[in-house]
Amino acid sequence: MTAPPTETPFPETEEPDDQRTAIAALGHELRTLVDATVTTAAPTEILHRMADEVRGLTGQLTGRRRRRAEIPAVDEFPGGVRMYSPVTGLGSPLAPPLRVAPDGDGVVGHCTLGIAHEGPPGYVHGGMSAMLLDELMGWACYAAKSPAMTVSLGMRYRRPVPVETPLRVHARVTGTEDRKAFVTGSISTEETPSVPLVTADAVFVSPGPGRARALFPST
Ligand SMILES: CCCCCCCCCCCC(=O)SCCNC(=O)CCNC(=O)[C@H](O)C(C)(C)COP(=O)(O)OP(=O)(O)OC[C@H]1O[C@@H](n2cnc3c(N)ncnc32)[C@H](O)[C@@H]1OP(=O)(O)O
Repeated sequence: MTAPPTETPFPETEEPDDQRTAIAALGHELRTLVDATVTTAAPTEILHRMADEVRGLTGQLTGRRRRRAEIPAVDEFPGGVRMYSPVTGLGSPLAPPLRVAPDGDGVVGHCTLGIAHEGPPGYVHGGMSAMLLDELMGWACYAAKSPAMTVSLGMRYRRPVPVETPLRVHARVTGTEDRKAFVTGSISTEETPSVPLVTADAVFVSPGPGRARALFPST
């Protein structure tokens, strides 16, 4: 399918920080809407009316920001702000969003997942846990000065991860071999950080220069 033509998303006079603030404000409201959508007990009449109103709002988001693999002007890639990341993006309705910071020889992430991320009732979907860990392990590689992509990811689900509970995600690179990085990660609650609920082991590989150019032509 051919992508529609790219339109100028913001007037050129708008500062990236102002754009990010606006993108984050819309992302926040949409995440609140997603949470309300999956928890509401409103009657069907209201749901039908909401569907009509949301359709009208969606129609106001005109244009298409970018083509596939084009990096948004508000982003820093690799290793920086990704406004629309499904894990860390403040502009993404899908993201928790995970807040990432350095932590000793690794990185730590903080977030709370909601009912929208549920697998077993009251607990986080296993795929969400894998996504959090995959992303944070990618950040650990970047922090170790080796931006890389996942080539294998092993998960161990030890205890269910509760929704609506502050979580702590940790990742660090345990070793490297040429372009490969060996990474571990874990998820625990903020309340009991010493008890890992989920652990992961992964191998990441930094693409060679030719491969990186082919994969990410706009970098
Ligand atoms: C700049 C990035 C920013 C990336 C920023 C990313 C943002 C964070 C996102 C979170 C992370 C993701 O989800 S990333 C998305 C999910 N992952 C992907 O889509 C990756 C798909 N895989 C690929 O495209 C490719 O495998 C690459 C580009 C990663 C590597 O290709 P390549 O450069 O041709 O390298 P290749 O020769 O195949 O492999 C290099 C070495 O790794 C070994 N190797 C390959 N696969 C495995 C494996 N499963 N387990 C062990 N080792 C393996 C090979 O044997 C070889 O070792 P030796 O013979 O040299 O000893």
